[in-house]
Amino acid sequence: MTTSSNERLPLPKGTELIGNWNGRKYRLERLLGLGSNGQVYLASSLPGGRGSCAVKLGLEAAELQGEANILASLDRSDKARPPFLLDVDDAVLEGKTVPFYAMRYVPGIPAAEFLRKNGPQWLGVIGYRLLERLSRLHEAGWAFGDVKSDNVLIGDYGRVELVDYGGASAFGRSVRQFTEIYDRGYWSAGSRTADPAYDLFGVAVLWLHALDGKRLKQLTRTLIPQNRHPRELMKLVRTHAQLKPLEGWMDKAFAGKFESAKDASSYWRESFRSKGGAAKQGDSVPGWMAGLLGGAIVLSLFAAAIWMLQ
Ligand SMILES: Nc1ncnc2c1ncn2[C@@H]1O[C@H](COP(=O)(O)OP(=O)(O)OP(=O)(O)O)[C@@H](O)[C@H]1O
Repeated sequence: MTTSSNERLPLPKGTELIGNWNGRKYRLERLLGLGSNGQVYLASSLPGGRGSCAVKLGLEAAELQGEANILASLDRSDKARPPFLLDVDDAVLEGKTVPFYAMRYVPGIPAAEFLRKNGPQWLGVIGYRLLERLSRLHEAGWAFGDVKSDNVLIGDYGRVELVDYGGASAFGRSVRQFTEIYDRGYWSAGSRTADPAYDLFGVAVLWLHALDGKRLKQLTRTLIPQNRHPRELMKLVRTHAQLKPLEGWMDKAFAGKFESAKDASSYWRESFRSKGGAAKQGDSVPGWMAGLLGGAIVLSLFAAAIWMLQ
């Protein structure tokens, strides 16, 4: 059995990490997330403590090394973004050698939480930005693989960033890491071979999960495996006020009919331009007028308007 790093308690704020090989020092500030492969902390680089980064610690050296190799390879092939991987090393903690890597800190909150807090009128903008982000990754020959709310972080003004590139797989290989309900294999909608359509399927489930999570969970609990099929997901889409206008887009994503993430992002924008997408549906929600007075909504409408006019 693999020992998960989560069997250890999170390390206290202020814990210092000194790389055995590169000699870089980090001060752990707070836990950012617990995953199956490790613990991720916000850290400051010492001395000075001015530069922030995220440090992932794990007990499984091979697993962590595999992730670091993928990040290094992505940094080489996806030149459009600043390097993500900053350092790879191990350090002695409580008498044990623990492997770790440092990466760029991505500020933000998971996509589903962002929509819950800020409203569905943001869907057009962040959905489009996610597709653009994936399209750059795809152009470099990689599928992200584990698309899910926790791995899609939304920052100020709806900035979208992906985290957990450990699940990224080169096109043509088997997807390394996935989450069942986002996986097209689980829904009998195709193989687990990494290709652009694999990620786009995950994106469609992400928005369904974010806006209609209760019914999606209920569906997965009640369906027998033989009946897991995209048509069941489409039934939810067609009967949900905010998703219905995206029916065409969702149908193509579930059926693997987009040629590329670029194709999917153009279609996404058209869906919002022609039908108003989730933003327009959101308008009919009672309390919309009151919400409009709130700064957050004004900001979001502003961002949506800029996006529509781009
Ligand atoms: N670079 C980063 N910046 C900010 N937060 C991050 C960063 N990397 C990871 N996180 C946070 O830590 C969580 C867990 O990290 P990660 O997904 O890499 O671990 P994992 O073991 O692969 O998780 P999982 O079991 O979900 O696959 C993420 O969901 C995210 O919230």
